[in-house]
Amino acid sequence: MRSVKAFAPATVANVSCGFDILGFAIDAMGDTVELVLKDEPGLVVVSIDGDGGKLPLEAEKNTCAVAIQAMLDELDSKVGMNIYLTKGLPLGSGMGSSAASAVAALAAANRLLGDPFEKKDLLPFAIAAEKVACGAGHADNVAPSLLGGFVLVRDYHPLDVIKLPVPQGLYCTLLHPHYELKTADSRSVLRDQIPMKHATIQSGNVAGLIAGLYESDFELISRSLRDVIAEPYRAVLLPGFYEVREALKSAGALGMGISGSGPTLFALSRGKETAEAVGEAGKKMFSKIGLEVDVYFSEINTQGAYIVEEK
Ligand SMILES: Nc1ncnc2c1ncn2[C@@H]1O[C@H](COP(=O)(O)OP(=O)(O)O)[C@@H](O)[C@H]1O
Ligand SMILES: N[C@@H](CCOP(=O)(O)O)C(=O)O
Repeated sequence: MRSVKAFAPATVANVSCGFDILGFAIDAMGDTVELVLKDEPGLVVVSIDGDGGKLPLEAEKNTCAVAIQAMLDELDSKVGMNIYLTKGLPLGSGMGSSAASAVAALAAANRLLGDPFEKKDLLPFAIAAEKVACGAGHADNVAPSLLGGFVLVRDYHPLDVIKLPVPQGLYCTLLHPHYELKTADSRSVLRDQIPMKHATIQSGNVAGLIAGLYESDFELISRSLRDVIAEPYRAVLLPGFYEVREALKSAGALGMGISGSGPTLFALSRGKETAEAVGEAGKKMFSKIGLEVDVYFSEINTQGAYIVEEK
C-alpha cells in the first residue's frame, strides 16, 4: 500500500510581544507522521511512539486525525488512512507539540492525495486540530511549523499569514523545565480586557520586532522583545521566571520570553556562542531554584514541514 512519511518542526509561539500572532520554527526537534493508504474509509491512529502512553488514539481526539479529517471533509473524500505518529518533542512544554503532529500529518496526507493543496492552504485544517487539543484555534504554532521561519498571523478571519525574514546569525536557546503546563490552563489566567496603554506598548513592540527582522537590526529586535499582555499573568505559573530572565539577559541574550504558553522559556541571541552562554546561565539559575532543565540550541528553521519518505 502507498505510504508517505513527513516531519514537522517544533515552534516558539508569541515571540514575547506577538500573542497569538507571531511564531517561529526551530531546528532542534519535531514530530514525524507516517500515513498508509487503506482500502476502506476511516482514519485509524495505529500507534504513537515517544508519548509515554499519554496521547489519545481516538481519531476524534488526536490532532493528526482531526487535521486530516478536516482536509478530507473539504475535499469531500472518503479515503482511509492508517496513522503512525512518532513524538519528537515533550508534551505540554510550550514548543508546539500538538501543532507539530497536526502539521506533519497534513503534509503527509496532502502528498498521499497527490498534493491537492498548496502548503499555505493546509493551515485551516491544522487550526481545527489545535482547537481540539488546546481549546483555542490559534495559528502561531501551526503556521511556522508548516511554513518555517518567522510567521505573522495578521488576521484569522479570513486567515492572512505572512512569512517574515530571518536575520543571519540569529540563534534560539530553549530552556525546558521538567514539568508540564497545559496550554488551556495557561490561557485561562489571561484577561479579556487590556488597558489602552498596554495595547499601545504591545503594538509598538510587535511593529518594532517585525521591522527589526526585516532590517536585521539586532538592537531593535532586542528592544522589542517585551510582552505586557500575557507574560505578567503567566509568569506566576512559572517558578523562577524573573530570576532566569535576569540571568539570560546578563549572559547576553537579545531578549527572552515564555515559549508559547510555557513552561519552556526561549531566548534569542546574536551568534551561537552567546546562545550557548545564555543556555548555561539559564541552567545554573534554574538549578539554584531547584529545577532541572533541558537546554536546546537552534538556528531558526526556515524550511518548515517536509516529506521524509514516500513509497
Ligand atoms: N498528536 C496529538 N494529539 C492530541 N493531543 C496532543 C497531540 N500532541 C500533543 N497533544 C496534547 O495537546 C495538548 C496541548 O498541546 P500543546 O498546546 O501543543 O502543548 P505544548 O505546545 O505546550 O506542548 C497537550 O496536553 C498535549 O499533550
Ligand atoms: N499563542 C498561544 C501559543 C501556545 O503555544 P504552545 O506551544 O504552548 O501550545 C498561547 O500563548 O496560548
